[in-house]
Amino acid sequence: MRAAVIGSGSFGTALANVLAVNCEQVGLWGRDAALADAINTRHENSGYLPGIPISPRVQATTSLKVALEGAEMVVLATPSHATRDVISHALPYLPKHAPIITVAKGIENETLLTMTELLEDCLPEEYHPYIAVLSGPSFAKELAQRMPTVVTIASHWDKVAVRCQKALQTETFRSYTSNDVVGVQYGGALKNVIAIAAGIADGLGMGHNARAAIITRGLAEITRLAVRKGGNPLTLSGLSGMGDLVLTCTGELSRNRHVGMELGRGRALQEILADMKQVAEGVKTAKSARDLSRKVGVELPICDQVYAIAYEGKSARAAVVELMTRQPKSELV
Ligand SMILES: NC(=O)c1ccc[n+]([C@@H]2O[C@H](COP(=O)([O-])OP(=O)(O)OC[C@H]3O[C@@H](n4cnc5c(N)ncnc54)[C@H](O)[C@@H]3O)[C@@H](O)[C@H]2O)c1
Ligand SMILES: O=P(O)(O)OC[C@H](O)CO
Repeated sequence: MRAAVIGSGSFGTALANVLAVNCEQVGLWGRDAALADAINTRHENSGYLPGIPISPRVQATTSLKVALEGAEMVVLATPSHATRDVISHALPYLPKHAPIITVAKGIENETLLTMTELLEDCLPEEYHPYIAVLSGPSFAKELAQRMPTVVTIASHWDKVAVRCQKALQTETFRSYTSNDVVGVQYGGALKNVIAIAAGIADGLGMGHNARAAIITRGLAEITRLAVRKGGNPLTLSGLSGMGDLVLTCTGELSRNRHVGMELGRGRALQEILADMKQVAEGVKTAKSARDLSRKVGVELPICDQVYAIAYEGKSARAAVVELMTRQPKSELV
């Protein structure tokens, strides 16, 4: 079997390494020719996963045509804000009848579309039955190091989810299938915003009680939005919901939590982002969450405060006071 991964950042490379267990060849597309060359000759992605061996079956290239040639499975692993542009360039070479799996965890700012909705928007209808999403607690570094990782693969079409599950099954990588494409994607995208909030609390030195409260109430608001958009509430207590939320709000490897910690320490967003090479999807998704909240009339109080701190210069301490002194309510409302 031959697979293609579009996006040679940390997660694309890590997933290419997983696919290389069951595939004879994995084409890995990226924009950086020097990086592609290094992956092919030294079998290491020194820019994103330094020191971690990458299978020689992974063949990096800057040509979408070469990466996608003969692929029986396509993974899209560029950040969500780049997905529309990348898929439009990939379309002429995109194989028919091959699953197309998005792993980006974000909601597009301008359209408020999830990644599978965006793919349906960009691709001709004949591709739609092959669209799937992979999400769940999966730091790229641990995945690449072949540490045990378990995720959810969702598709409207069961057969497609099962095909992806089989291709990715290894001794250290396991997945569960789902048809709740909506719940899986809102869980994956919104947990990044809540992780920024958890980081802010940590940056302010607010302790374990505050972090647990953010995770729990964060899950409540993610679930509220996902259910309003047609998701199954049980999905949000699964791997792509609570599982990924806990990982990202507590894990030292999280880029979103890192952004939050620096915001909590009083640094400005642009200054924090300028120091980062990798994407923190929650920054852009905070804006989508705020707009979605207004559009569909669902309260997302923690996401709203993250937006205000990151984009409007609100003081993190003032945001905490505002959250704590909201109108008293019942927990289950
Ligand atoms: N890293 C993880 O642990 C992890 C885990 C699960 C899911 N994800 C998700 O996977 C997606 C990719 O994340 P990542 O961690 O690999 O990011 P990254 O920052 O490590 O790499 C991003 C890659 O996309 C490329 N890129 C950026 N903008 C581009 C553009 N406009 N056009 C083409 N290529 C572009 C970069 O050159 C880089 O190769 C994100 O949505 C992220 O949330 C990441
Ligand atoms: O490093 P983060 O915060 O982008 O999180 C990475 C993954 O989404 C964790 O599952």
